[in-house]
Amino acid sequence: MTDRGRDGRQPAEPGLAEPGLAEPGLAEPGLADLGSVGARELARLVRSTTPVVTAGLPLTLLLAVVAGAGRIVTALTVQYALDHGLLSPDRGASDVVAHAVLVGAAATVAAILASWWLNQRLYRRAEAALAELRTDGIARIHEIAPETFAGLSGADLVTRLTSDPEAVTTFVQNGGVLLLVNVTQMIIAGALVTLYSWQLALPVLGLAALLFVGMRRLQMLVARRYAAVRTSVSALQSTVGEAVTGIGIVRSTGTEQRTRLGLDRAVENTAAAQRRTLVPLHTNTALGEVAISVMTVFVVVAGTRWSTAHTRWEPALHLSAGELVAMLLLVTFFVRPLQALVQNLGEIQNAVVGWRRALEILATPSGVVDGADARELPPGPIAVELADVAAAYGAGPLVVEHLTVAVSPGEHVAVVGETGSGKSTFAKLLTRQIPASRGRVLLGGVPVGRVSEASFQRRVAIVPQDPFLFDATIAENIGVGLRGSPDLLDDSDVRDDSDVLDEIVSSLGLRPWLDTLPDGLDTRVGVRGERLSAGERQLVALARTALVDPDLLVLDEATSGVDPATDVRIQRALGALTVGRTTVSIAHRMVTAEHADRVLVLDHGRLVQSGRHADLVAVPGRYAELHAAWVEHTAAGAEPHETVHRQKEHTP
Ligand SMILES: Nc1ncnc2c1ncn2[C@@H]1O[C@H](COP(=O)(O)OP(=O)(O)OP(=O)(O)O)[C@@H](O)[C@H]1O
Repeated sequence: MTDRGRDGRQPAEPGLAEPGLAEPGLAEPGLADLGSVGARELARLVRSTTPVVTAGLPLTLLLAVVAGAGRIVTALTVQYALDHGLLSPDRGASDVVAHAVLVGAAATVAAILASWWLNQRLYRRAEAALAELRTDGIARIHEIAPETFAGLSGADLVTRLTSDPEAVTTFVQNGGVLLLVNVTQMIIAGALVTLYSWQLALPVLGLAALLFVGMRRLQMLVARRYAAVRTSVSALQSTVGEAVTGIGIVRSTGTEQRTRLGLDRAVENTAAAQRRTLVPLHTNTALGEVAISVMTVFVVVAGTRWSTAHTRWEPALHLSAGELVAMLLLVTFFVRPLQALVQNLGEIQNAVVGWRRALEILATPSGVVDGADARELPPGPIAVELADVAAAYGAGPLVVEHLTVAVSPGEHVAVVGETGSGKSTFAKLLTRQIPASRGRVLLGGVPVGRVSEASFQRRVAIVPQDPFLFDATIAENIGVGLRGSPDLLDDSDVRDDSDVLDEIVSSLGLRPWLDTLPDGLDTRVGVRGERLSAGERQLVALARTALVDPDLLVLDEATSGVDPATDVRIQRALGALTVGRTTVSIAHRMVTAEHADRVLVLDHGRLVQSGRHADLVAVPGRYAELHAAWVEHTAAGAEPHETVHRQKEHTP
């Protein structure tokens, strides 16, 4: 994702909130919750999000029927061979047996082939569906409304798109696709048993129905417990991830012991959650085994007895020897899949929960919705207007209020204020990361929420405090701005544009800095750009933004890690970048304010001063105080931003 993000969103009416209206975004932000959704609705969601699963369903079902029925044919051929061959008075009918064997063998081969084909087919479909789920899931994550995204755990999202759907693959690999064959086989065997003898079938089917009801209840319990397992696995991954990525902090603060304790706790929680699934799973298996044994014994004993000797309270079956044997085989065909179903319950449930958790990402509404009244931004540098704007985070208190500001096209304004005064919130209002609770935010005269997504992406750019860099070279990271969706692995693409890159680098005055690096533009920046300082990451982000060539640039300055030399480079690059476009700099260092056309001073979420640096610094007021503190502390060698923060501590 580029710095500017694809996260322009369309809250209810951002930028056009009715005066006095309750703050939007009060609904608890988070992913969609499908935990209480029924099986039918879940199946509908699977069909609509990953249609590949049900593509070619008639052929899939036909294969399942052939696979299921093929096995059952052997039971019928055994009966035929017994009644009309081996046990018939006409012992000479040996060709009957031969035919029966032939038909049985052919049916078995057909069943094996159909089963194999079905296996391949379902396996490929499951893999294709998971690939689709993951790709769409990533795309949706990029579209989630910023305030929703802010409340989500990155590690949890990663788990939902990696190990959670993996449970489906495990299930499929472990013969889960045979489930379909088994169910078909059960239905056909159940129907035939009923045809042979409804008296025998009735208790068997009744017991199976009871077992099914019991299983469903247990299944709900298992589902809840597997959901808890997935949540604890996700928390464990998050803890491990933090322990690895935060290794520097852990070592420098000597908190290894604390980190280990946290890990131990996460591991124990996961193990405990997994243990809790065992009781219902074992209960289920035990119940299944008992019921299945009862069914088998019942058919053997009652079938034999009722066909031979029986009291007047017992039904007379009139089953031939062949029919009785076939009946026993059919009961096996009915019972065996039931057994598999019972035993696979855990894996099935794990797969369902895994799929559901991934689906919850897709079911989360996209924050990118162009309404029918979406409008393009007018050409050229973009004017910004805020009229009596107030904003809050979720249901929290208003953090900015009564903001009325007009920034002319092409103007460079710097927003200053002590920490927590609302500077970043101001930037978020312009870039649709937070909706206005009250008042109007207009870009080029268009309410910010009505600007079409495409126009917003093309024309408005944000450089955040700590821009995200890919683990690639500086050239490749800058090249992101060139094509929006770079193939970071493909070096040649960026090389082809090397002239453009050189031009940008020179125009922003970055050449001397790049010359100090071992490989210049080809220097690798490391994971998230860790080999560069925060200021250098911003330099890369500024060059990237220059390629995007936006008409409104919103820059949230880095607050720390900017040495004086990098600061000068940032100011020079910014000076070049602001030409011909509107720029709003969230200034954490006063030097940025000095270079801007105008300074907006925020205090406790309100605009308290607005004017040129030279004018503001000359009159008593908030800006003069902030500036004086900055001068004093930079002279004393402190970080400029510290000045501003320390100033707050002295403020009552
Ligand atoms: N995501 C958030 N959720 C809840 N409150 C927030 C959030 N972000 C900021 N705030 C609150 O909003 C107020 C303004 O914060 P903001 O980040 O806009 O200030 P700032 O001037 O940019 O501060 P800094 O200089 O430290 O970056 C603060 O009280 C802050 O605690």
